[in-house]
Amino acid sequence: MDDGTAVESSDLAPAVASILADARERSVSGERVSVRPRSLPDRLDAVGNDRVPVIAEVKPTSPTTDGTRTDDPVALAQRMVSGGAAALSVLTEPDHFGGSTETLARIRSAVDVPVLRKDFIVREAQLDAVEADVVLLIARFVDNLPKLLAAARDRGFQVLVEVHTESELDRAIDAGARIIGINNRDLARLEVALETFERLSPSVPDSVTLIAESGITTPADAARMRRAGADGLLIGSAIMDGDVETNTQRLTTRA
Ligand SMILES: O=C(O)c1ccccc1NCC(=O)[C@H](O)[C@H](O)COP(=O)(O)O
Repeated sequence: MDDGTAVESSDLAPAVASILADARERSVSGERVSVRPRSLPDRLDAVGNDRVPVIAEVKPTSPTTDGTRTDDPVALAQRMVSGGAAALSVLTEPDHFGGSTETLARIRSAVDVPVLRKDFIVREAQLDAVEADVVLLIARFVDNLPKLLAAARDRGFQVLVEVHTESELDRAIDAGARIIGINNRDLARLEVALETFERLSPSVPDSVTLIAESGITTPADAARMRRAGADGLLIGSAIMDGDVETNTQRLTTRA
């Protein structure tokens, strides 16, 4: 443990406590992966001059979504890229988000943009479940962040370290995170507030690629996060709700 901040399940919304318990139990078998990643920071920089750099998320369902989207996730991903997504995020958590590692592998073969594996990774073996360009580590859920960050980088992954509070941000910076996501969704209550990003972003060093996560619904929200310093925006629900290509176009078009 790096600083003794292991999360207590009682601090979390019941759905999130259940997600975390399942993640801790999930068995993984497979060889150690070795990834040649597509650069997420370079890709966000490259598109940022022309359009809003959006990481569009393939998110079939979630604890805060009604129903499940059952259409082909590969087709959805391709339409997101056609709509202007700079990169993709793919949920691989099966029980609460309808994701799978197989889906991520199929999507990554079908597109040429960086693909983030969105899951609740809490131990090293889980890194070997599937290749991706970027993996997510949620600071709140990882006991020894420097160790898991190093294990991910040893495999070639870029790492997006997600934070929601000042102390989690300090842990991410101390661990040497180069890509940090500030999650506007509070996993204790599942409430979303874009002010979270605005409050924490000034403390992030310029050298870090900074992602605004969750609750971005409109082009005005996107512009607000960019003004507050976001290098990229992670958007799920607002893209998955309806025609994903049209939604992505709307959110990637600069005002
Ligand atoms: O989205 C949820 O309902 C959720 C519930 C519990 C834990 C995590 C959850 N979401 C994970 C995410 O990080 C989001 O999918 C991602 O940031 C996109 O958010 P949004 O644009 O608000 O769908």
